[in-house]
Amino acid sequence: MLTGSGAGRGAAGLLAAVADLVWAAHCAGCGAEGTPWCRRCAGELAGPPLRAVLPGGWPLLAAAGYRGAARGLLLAVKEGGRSELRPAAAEPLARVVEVAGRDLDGPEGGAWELVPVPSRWASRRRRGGDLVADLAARAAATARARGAAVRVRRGLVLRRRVRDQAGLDRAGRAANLAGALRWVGPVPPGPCLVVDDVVTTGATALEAVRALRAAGADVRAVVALTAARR
Ligand SMILES: O=P(O)(O)OC[C@H]1O[C@H](OP(=O)(O)OP(=O)(O)O)[C@H](O)[C@@H]1O
Repeated sequence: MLTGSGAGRGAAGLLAAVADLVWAAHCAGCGAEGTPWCRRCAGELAGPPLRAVLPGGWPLLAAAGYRGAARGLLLAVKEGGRSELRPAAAEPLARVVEVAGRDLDGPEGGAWELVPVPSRWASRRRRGGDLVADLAARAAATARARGAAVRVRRGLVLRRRVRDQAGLDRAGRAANLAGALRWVGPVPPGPCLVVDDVVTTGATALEAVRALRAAGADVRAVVALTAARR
């Protein structure tokens, strides 16, 4: 028998499911009806990558700034549980990887190593897996299908608990990630591209660069779906 609160949860769950269905029929970027991701919004992520230089001189390439359609897409995938949009997020990431591979000194017969930053344990639990690793795998498959020599290497692990970067200032973000990652397993033999979904201060990506280099890897750049100003 349903209790009063159980019935309430059931109704709320039903409403949430209906809301999901309704939103799935709207573009994650602009809210246009009839498609989960419209052509115009996809076009916003199809231009030349944004380029920046992170502290330490590490090149950063991102498909788009963290605003508008790109922000809507990433939030829908990360916080809205819209896993059907992951291919839409992986496509621009694949193009960034392809451009980085062409711009930087190539792997000379080998392959570019895409190294995703690991998600926090709580985020992995909430999303049913590691989102950045999934986007990297999808992007690598797309880039390979178009002829790029690229593979994913997962070996970065968290060695202690870290907080969500959201809500922390620049110094807090750096302190939160400082020394938090290490590499386990064989060192990637080829040149590495660190992959993140969004680079804000760069604290997460730079900690990944540090941990990879400490293991002896040849890191060349950071690639991301979006880059936020901070
Ligand atoms: O460049 P930074 O200033 O380091 O910020 C970017 C990082 O912050 C976000 O992670 P967050 O800790 O919010 O975790 P989540 O993705 O698990 O929500 C994001 O996924 C990046 O990894």
